[in-house]
Amino acid sequence: MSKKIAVIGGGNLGTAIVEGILQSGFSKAEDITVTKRNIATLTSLKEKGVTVITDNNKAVKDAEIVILAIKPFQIKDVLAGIVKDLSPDQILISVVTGIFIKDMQEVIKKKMPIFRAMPNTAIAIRESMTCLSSAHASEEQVTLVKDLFCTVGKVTVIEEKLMDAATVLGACGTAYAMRYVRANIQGGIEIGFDAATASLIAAQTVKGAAELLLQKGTHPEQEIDKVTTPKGCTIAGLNEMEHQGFSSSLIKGISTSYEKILKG
Ligand SMILES: NC(=O)C1=CN([C@@H]2O[C@H](COP(=O)(O)OP(=O)(O)OC[C@H]3O[C@@H](n4cnc5c(N)ncnc54)[C@H](OP(=O)(O)O)[C@@H]3O)[C@@H](O)[C@H]2O)C=CC1
Ligand SMILES: O=C(O)[C@@H]1CCC=N1
Repeated sequence: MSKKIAVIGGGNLGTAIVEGILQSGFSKAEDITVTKRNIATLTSLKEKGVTVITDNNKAVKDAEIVILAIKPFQIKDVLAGIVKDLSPDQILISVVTGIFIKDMQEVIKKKMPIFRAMPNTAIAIRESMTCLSSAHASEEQVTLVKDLFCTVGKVTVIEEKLMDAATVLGACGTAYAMRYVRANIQGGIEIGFDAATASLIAAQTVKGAAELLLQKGTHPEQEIDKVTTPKGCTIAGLNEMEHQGFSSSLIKGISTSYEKILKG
């Protein structure tokens, strides 16, 4: 049955979540409310039948599931503002980076099911990777939240202490992947393709490579072995990329993103 959902913070991720949920049919448009202070940017969701308002309290009062999608520095004030409308029979889900369940608990000061979810922007097209952790949730509530995110991509349940790492690998990862694709497009143009053709080839090739790993469960090096002809062009290019620090720069970038979350 369609669940009543309130998304507090209809920004990049909040709207992507709503778009994904609408496509999946997990909740109907009339059961979804999105809030933000300037609602002029949410006309396309409004046109789809989603309730778009500025009043967080009104949105929370009517909801079975409340999703917090504001910036980390906003969460304490926003939570303090809605705490009187939160009840233990609701489910609170935060997608906010770097804010722990205990931080939210300090503001809420009552026991209620709290989830942290770390999806990525591909949730808009139901291709998210979402990492989940929770506190004070029944088995039934965990199943419900898993079901929600399973309708918009893949889900794994992790310990909360891994949530910052999940943010980097799963959420920042979308941006890293885009840079990889962009570099392929730039290279593709240099060797002769127009931008649109290079873009199509680069994106579909990356999609196909990812699907090989997901569908066959193989290790990337197994798949690389199938592409690299001895003395061929693939290994020549791959080795040059490694000489230029390809893997090393990615690993260092991932560690830098992680350190940045830890520093706050
Ligand atoms: N973008 C991403 O890929 C991912 C983001 N995250 C996390 O999700 C959270 C949201 O990120 P993102 O969507 O990118 O950020 P955005 O800035 O795009 O969205 C935040 C939204 O919150 C709204 N907002 C601010 N104050 C209030 C308030 N008092 N009441 C209601 N709404 C408010 C803002 O709109 P207005 O100013 O009009 O009120 C804004 O649209 C962050 O904590 C981020 O770390 C996690 C994973 C991936
Ligand atoms: O860059 C950020 O802070 C957020 C967290 C994950 C994606 N965007």
